[in-house]
Amino acid sequence: MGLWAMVEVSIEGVVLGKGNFRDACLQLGLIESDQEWVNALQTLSIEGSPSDCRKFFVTVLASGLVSDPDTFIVDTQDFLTADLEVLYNVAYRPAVTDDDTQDNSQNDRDDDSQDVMQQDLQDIDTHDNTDNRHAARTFDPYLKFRYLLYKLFLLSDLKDLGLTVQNNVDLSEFDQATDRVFPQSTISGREQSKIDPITFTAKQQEFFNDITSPSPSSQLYFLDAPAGYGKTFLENVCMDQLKIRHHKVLAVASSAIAATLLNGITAHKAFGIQVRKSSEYHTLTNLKLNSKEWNFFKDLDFLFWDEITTQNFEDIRVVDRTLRKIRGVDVVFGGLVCVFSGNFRQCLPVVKHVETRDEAGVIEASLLRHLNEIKFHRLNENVRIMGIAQNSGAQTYADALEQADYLLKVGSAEAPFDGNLLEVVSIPFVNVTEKNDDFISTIYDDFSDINPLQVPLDYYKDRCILAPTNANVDTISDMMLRRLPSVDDEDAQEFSSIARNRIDQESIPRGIPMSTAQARVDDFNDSHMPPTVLKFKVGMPLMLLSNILPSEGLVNGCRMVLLSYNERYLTCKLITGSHEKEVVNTPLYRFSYDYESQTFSKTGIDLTSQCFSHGQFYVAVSRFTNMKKQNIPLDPPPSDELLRDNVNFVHTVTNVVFTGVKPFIVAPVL
Ligand SMILES: Nc1ncnc2c1ncn2[C@@H]1O[C@H](COP(=O)(O)OP(=O)(O)OP(=O)(O)O)[C@@H](O)[C@H]1O
Repeated sequence: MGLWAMVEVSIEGVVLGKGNFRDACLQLGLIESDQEWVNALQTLSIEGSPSDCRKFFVTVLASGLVSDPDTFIVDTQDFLTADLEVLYNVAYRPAVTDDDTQDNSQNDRDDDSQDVMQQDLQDIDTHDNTDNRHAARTFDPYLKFRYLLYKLFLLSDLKDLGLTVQNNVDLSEFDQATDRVFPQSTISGREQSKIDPITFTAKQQEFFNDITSPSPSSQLYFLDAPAGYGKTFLENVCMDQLKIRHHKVLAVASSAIAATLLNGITAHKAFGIQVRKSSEYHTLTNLKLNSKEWNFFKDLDFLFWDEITTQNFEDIRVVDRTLRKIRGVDVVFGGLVCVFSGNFRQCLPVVKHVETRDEAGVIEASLLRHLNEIKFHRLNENVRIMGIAQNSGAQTYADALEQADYLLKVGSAEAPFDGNLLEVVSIPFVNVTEKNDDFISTIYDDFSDINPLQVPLDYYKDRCILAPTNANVDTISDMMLRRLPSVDDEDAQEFSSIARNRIDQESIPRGIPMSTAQARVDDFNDSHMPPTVLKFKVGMPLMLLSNILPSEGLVNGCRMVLLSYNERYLTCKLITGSHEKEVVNTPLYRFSYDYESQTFSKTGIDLTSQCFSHGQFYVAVSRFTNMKKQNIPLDPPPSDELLRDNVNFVHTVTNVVFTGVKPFIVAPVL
């Protein structure tokens, strides 16, 4: 149920009337009004700059936390525009004449610019924006204020939120701001000198040569690679090379976190994909004819679309239709060169035992109906494992090969099964351990003697513990928190994501006892909801569990280190994605401490709960570079006798593979 769904609110038999879910929560004192966010901005305006305030403002606005955006702007604009006068003065400072003395001219100029600003503010109050005097001005505070918001790359988000944009605002000066979303032909990150020394595997080289050649051999490609075969790496290098050659390239993915790894955006955002709510499923685009986005696709040269295996076919079809229309060419994808990629072995939105057409529709749907027209490039070397084996000598080549082979079998459900039990796979190589402090210390060092803020960012970037359920994540997080030393003797502080500590008898509807209201708040700790209570310690690593603001790197799955916090927002440094190393202020909102895919030097998996969805075990185990070095907690933990007496005992875990994907999994040929 969405926040805006209409519900009849009643608690303990007391009917509170009809309203939307947010109203209900407000009435029950579970959430606060927008005043919460006004207060947060007030706090931030004391500790941070107006620019920090603006970013935070847009973050809470874009994440749907504010009920009344227009009032919110009015209530907070002083914090957002505290530097407006300074900016204005700089823009309007009259030219200094030779006759002016230094001191006098400065005072005069300040007076003049303030006058101009006051006059303009008056104009805004008394005239609408079509007034000629306004048209003559190239710079006024209202436009400046809008400009500042646009600069945050959120024009479309603001529009979505129903904020009106003045018709006569000249958007040309905002073009630069949106370049980040729809990049021009500039190289990002890696420079030519860094591309040259790259050594590809043979298959990577083949793909690179094909896609970067003056005339690619196909218009549609599918880059097929099991986990760790260097797909993301290769795509990034190819895109950089194409940009160097002045091609216009766009990367999209079905999830925001995959998009950030390719310096791109989600397919939904790029193509304005919208789902029409009707009994008949139908997808539309909201791209406007001849809009900036529309024109961007007209002369786009290459589209890289990752995780297309999890994209519904209706979405792909709407992109096909849209591109034909925009580019005026009635051939598939409007003749644009497209590189699709994805991995059917990895997590797809299908769940155990539910293999009906509807649930598994994504498999059928995403199977690019254009299979005949697509040229497949299949990578065939697990660079994550084999690269390490060859370079560091961490394990023998034979061991690495054995592990790579095991992974492929896990992905296609061909790994050794335990007897007749489908879905249960043996987990060889690893050492089974208990879930205790020793397990944590195999991944994270003992920091008791150092200031956690001095730990290099790369340290956390390079390590993770994966867990199949939120409950497992919580216990690991508690263990991590206990290990982390306190800065300034501050113990971990606990925050409730709902207004538990602000519940008082007056805010509770008539007839409901205080204890019941508090109990209801506590009951909200449900596995389907984000945790209601979060504990923080400065220096701890965090992972965000919501797409708050993709344009600023705040996406579901992004990782960060906590620099400071208060009861309203956190200040963190991002450690993943295209915004790595940037400092962000983010509202206290849906955080957890588990970690997503990517390559790590030290990984742990907590298997004290079983994996339950397609590809979950495969994704987890494919993060290991050397399985023989892994300690894995299982449930129940093996008894001492078992460990002592059965040296050859092979442990098993659940490995769910949706059989519908099997026909599409092709084993790599060496
Ligand atoms: N040619 C190469 N030279 C050096 N390192 C490489 C090369 N190809 C891949 N790698 C490294 O191998 C690791 C795995 O690559 P990458 O993350 O691109 O794989 P992937 O196929 O996208 O995996 P997954 O699907 O699991 O995300 C990364 O650390 C990457 O930097």
